[in-house]
Amino acid sequence: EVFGKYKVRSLALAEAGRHQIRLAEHEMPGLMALREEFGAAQPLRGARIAGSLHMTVQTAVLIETLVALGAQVRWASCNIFSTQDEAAAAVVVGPHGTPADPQGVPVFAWKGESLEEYWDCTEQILLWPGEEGPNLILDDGGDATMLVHLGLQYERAGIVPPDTLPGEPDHTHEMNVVRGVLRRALESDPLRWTGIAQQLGGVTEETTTGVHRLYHLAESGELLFPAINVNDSVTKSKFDNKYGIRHSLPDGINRATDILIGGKVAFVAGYGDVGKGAAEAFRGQGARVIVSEVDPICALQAAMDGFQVARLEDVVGEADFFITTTGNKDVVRVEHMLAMKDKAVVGNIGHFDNEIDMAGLEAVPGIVKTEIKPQVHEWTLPAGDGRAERSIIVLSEGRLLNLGNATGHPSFVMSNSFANQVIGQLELFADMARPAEERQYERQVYRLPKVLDEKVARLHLDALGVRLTELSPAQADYIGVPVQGPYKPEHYRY
Ligand SMILES: NC(=O)C1=CN([C@@H]2O[C@H](COP(=O)(O)OP(=O)(O)OC[C@H]3O[C@@H](n4cnc5c(N)ncnc54)[C@H](O)[C@@H]3O)[C@@H](O)[C@H]2O)C=CC1
Ligand SMILES: Nc1ncnc2c1ncn2[C@@H]1O[C@H](CO)C(=O)[C@H]1O
Repeated sequence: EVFGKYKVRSLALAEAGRHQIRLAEHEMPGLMALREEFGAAQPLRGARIAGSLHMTVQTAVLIETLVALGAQVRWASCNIFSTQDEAAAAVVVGPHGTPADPQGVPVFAWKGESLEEYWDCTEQILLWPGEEGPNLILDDGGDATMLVHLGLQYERAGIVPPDTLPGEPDHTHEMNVVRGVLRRALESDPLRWTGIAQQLGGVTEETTTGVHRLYHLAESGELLFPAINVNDSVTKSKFDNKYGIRHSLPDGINRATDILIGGKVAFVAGYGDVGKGAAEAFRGQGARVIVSEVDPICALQAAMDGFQVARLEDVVGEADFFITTTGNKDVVRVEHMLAMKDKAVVGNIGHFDNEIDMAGLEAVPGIVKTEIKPQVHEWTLPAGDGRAERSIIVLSEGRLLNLGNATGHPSFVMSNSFANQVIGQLELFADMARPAEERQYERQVYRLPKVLDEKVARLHLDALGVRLTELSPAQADYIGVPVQGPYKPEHYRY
């Protein structure tokens, strides 16, 4: 449990993790098919992948798939609460090792990290023994990618990171921690970040918010290497973001509170891919669901799907659950929380913890925070302004609760997302081997071609008993597509 090789809760948890990983493999046909297809050729031999993505059982199967294709890997989680300690331990020990003789992958992650520990772990995946650093990043939310970009700016121009990056969530308190990491790194090697950036050939990004950050870097001309937007593969965001949330949101609420959802009123901020899954989950549990939106198209969708669409301030006194899904900041503010019912449940499933104003809540005079159990806190609001003393229940301190209070999305849906991750890594690594003049990827953000998106879907049909209908050549001609696809034009919205 030392930095440099690994740092996890305890290797004694490895056996439990290994059993869960073995069962998860059965539910992840996409990843297992890629091991079958590419294992012999070892196409990732020479790839050194720094991974910053929730260290769950599902991610363990992703890591071991990358290793099976020849990659070297070092891993950290992308959230302080989302690690499953038994999965982290099993990955360090590996399928053939023992706690006394770990043979697996260096992992720097445990559930309940402090912010300082989180950024130390993120730095560890960029620090490889000897001269070689990572040549690829696999990111979720963009923290690892941002650290490299900030480090280079800091090194080259002495630009101490601002409190918040332009277009970034307000992470003032966290940026102080990041500055400490950057400063310490430069004290050890004044050209360390240059060295790391020069070896990096690209990044694959898992989630919506991380993709927003990448487009921001690309538009400003600051992106240091090519990026593949995994989130916007149809077989990722139209499945993970929606059906994954439909499963893991109620999972998180139930494990955290055991409060009956049926018959209650649930408020969902945002009706994008995640909001759609959240609203459907609440309706499935028998709640009356109210949605808020800023986008008229998504608002119209919500209304046509039978949901009430209202502003938070107009319904804040009648809802029992408040869930944010926007990828935005300051969505549920202090004035809203002060107006909520006694024992209302408040949580976020967006990537960052700034959708709910936790700093503002903590600063309310006379407020009392009581830990009910890890990642479940009762905040008692003092009497005043004509209201008696009452309390609200906040989950995972405003961080994504499906991974903080539960174990995130189930394996089958993550198999779709992670098959795109593996294909993205293969694409970038193959391109790095081409002569510069033949490279296909520049310092821009790319989506995978539709034919690969459809391939990921195909890999998951047998497991669900799906029989595809075959197009006849005449039919294919009639609708103007190849018999074997791709079946839709780029502008098609699924
Ligand atoms: N917890 C998890 O397992 C997952 C989390 N995510 C994260 O969830 C967030 C949302 O992802 P997607 O649904 O894919 O994004 P999206 O862009 O499809 O949906 C977000 C929606 O929120 C709306 N919105 C923005 N500001 C708002 C406000 N102030 N009030 C009401 N609505 C507002 C937007 O109009 C948009 O329709 C991102 O941070 C993403 O990274 C994504 C997948 C899984
Ligand atoms: N069980 C899980 N393991 C790893 N990542 C997950 C899991 N559930 C959700 N996620 C990812 O979490 C990000 C948001 O940080 C997503 O976009 C999802 O793909």
